[in-house]
Amino acid sequence: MTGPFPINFLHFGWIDAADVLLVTVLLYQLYKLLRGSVALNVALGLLSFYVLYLLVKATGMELLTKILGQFMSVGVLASIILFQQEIRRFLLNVGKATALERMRGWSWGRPAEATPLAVGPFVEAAKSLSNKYTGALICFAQASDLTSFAESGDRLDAEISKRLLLSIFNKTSPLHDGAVIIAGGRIQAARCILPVSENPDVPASLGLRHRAAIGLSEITDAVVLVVSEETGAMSLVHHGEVYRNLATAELRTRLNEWLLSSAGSPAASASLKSEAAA
Ligand SMILES: Nc1ncnc2c1ncn2[C@@H]1O[C@H](COP(=O)(O)OP(=O)(O)OP(=O)(O)O)[C@@H](O)[C@H]1O
Repeated sequence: MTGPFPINFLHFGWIDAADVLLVTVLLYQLYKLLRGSVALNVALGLLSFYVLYLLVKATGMELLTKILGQFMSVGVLASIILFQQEIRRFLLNVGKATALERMRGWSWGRPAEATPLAVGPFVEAAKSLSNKYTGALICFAQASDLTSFAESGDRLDAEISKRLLLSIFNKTSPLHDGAVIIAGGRIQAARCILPVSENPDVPASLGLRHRAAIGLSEITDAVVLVVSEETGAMSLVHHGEVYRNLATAELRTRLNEWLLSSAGSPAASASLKSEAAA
């Protein structure tokens, strides 16, 4: 006997059970990753084609099988191109969860003297900007490397202060457009361009500033603080989720929670720091 559930000609063993379980988990993770993005519709479209291909093959329609077979053979390559961002996000999550990353965090990767980022200047600046209906976009680097985004703007490598943040986002400042990037406990760059989210579920009431914050948080683990120019509302964006209209106390609590839990995150701060020093 090959396994616990012999179904006539089918021998369903423990290995098969584990196989089905793993595929189920994988499909669920894939669904979670794609949920709420246009990529989910693309994935469903591809799946429909695959099911059609299997049906056509089973019925023995040779010509159609050949045509769909050709389509399926380029499917893997097409999927890599179509799902670039999702694959990147998936690999980022896997990388973060690996033992190697944890070792990096606890031994040589995380500086012994790493101090948590003080959120006070950001909360105070956001409150002040919000009262004056001045828009702002501040990205806090965590494990993901934000160097490429920092390079799209003007490098500052400046000490964090409420006054400097207010000066940057002042409407008459030449640096006010775009995003500020914080990494390694410093203001690394201003006027940075972020990738805009293509998620069709983002409410129409959210403009480009918020879409850019969502876009960055979809492909990196950065935490993004947004102050709306239109409403003065303060929001945080993390992992593609927008936490809107936060009161000052809640903004402080969430920032503390998310930034303290990753204090001294290695990648972004280290690489940005070294580049700035170069
Ligand atoms: N891709 C981007 N990367 C960085 N910053 C961006 C990007 N797109 C827009 N912005 C910023 O957002 C500003 C325009 O925002 P817009 O008014 O469209 O958005 P919004 O979300 O409606 O903002 P608000 O709620 O503040 O009115 C730009 O002036 C720029 O500073």
